[in-house]
Amino acid sequence: SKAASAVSQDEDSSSASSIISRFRQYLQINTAQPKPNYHEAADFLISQANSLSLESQVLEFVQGKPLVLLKWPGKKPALPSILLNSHTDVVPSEHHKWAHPPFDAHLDSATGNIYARGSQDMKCVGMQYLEAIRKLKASPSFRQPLRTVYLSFVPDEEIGGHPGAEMFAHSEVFQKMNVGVVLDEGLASPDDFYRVFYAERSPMWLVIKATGPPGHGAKLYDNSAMENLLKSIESIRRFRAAQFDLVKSGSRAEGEVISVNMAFLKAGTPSPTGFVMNLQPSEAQAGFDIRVPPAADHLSLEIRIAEEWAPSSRNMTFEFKQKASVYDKFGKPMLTAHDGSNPWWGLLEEAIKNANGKVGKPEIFPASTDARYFREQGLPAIGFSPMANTPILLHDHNEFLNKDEYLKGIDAYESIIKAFASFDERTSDDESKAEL
Ligand SMILES: CSCC[C@H](NC=O)C(=O)O
Ligand SMILES: [Zn+2]
Ligand SMILES: [Zn+2]
Repeated sequence: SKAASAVSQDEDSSSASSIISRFRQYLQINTAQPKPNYHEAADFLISQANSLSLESQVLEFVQGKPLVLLKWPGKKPALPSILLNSHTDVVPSEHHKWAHPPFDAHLDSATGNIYARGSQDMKCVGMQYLEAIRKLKASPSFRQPLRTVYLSFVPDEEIGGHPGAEMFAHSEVFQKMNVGVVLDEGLASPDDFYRVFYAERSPMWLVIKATGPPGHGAKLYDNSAMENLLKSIESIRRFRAAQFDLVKSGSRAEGEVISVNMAFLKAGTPSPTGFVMNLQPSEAQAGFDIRVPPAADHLSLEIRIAEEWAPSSRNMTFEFKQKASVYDKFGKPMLTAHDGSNPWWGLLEEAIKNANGKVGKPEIFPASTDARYFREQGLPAIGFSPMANTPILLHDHNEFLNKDEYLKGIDAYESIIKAFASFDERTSDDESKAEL
């Protein structure tokens, strides 16, 4: 009969093998920077949304960079909503260095590992949100949330998030959504404990330039561009080593020190056979990726840059290619409370435990995510990607996620979304918002 075939179709779409095949389908869409196939990803996501009867909308703040916004309306739409965010782009890969092509989403039958760019960062999370909703919709004890649940699939996180999460967080659409809490990405952990993040370091991409008189390669003289740049590099390396020592000795976590890594070095006078060897160049530059924890003294770092790393007294200049804000729009450091003052934090930990997961102690994310654009709006944002017993392979060769770990992650989100969407109290944040 018709009814029987509908039921068997339902069973089919909720089976582990169809869950895994949907994940692999999403992974097979090549959304690698710098030319992500965003429209194919958007079409796929909208077809998923349709199969779940979620409302969908495509926002295009910048042409060619679609943001897919899905909505599961709550029974009490006046309560602040839940936002489940994920990015659709992935970083490029060196295909020939992978054991399996990065967009095959190869499933190793012996281990259950699924190899693909984006398997950890972060197509897993985007699909897990959807699968968790599929389960909740099928569960007789739940069916409809109290609070409205939104899902955003945003472009360009890997290149700074400006046409994606940043413009979204500043948009009128976003304001009308009345978001109360945001979930975004975290990191895998090699042990049993899921990692949870309440803040992140802020990125600072610094280019320093030195100039000096050119001269014969045989002449020793002061103030050449190379000498001036090298003095800076020596001083930057001393600073780096001191910060790294704090991590090596175990006195600070990775996210609690300032990291500085050289991204490029550019100097010399090119010649058809390489570089001119007996000419000291008149210009030299170097670029650094710097990450600054929220509690660090940003002002003294900037003074150090101006006075020690690129002093004009040594013919040096500097420029920031990227410098994120450190404070939210209310002038507060961008830290999501992870104590009793933030009910979402307790709900999250409890929900993960209810799904048989273990939660590590709250951490500062060492790199950057789109969560900063939501924290900038004064919203609590929690970084969480449910991947325990998994090596950290984001941006690495042979990125993979095990299929059973992926399925466990869906259970974690089912529990979290249920808890968040059922939470029937206004938080103190909501109240202060209502007063404004
Ligand atoms: C300055 S925005 C860069 C964002 C990027 N995010 C993930 O790797 C990062 O390098 O942390
Ligand atoms: Zn990511
Ligand atoms: Zn990334």
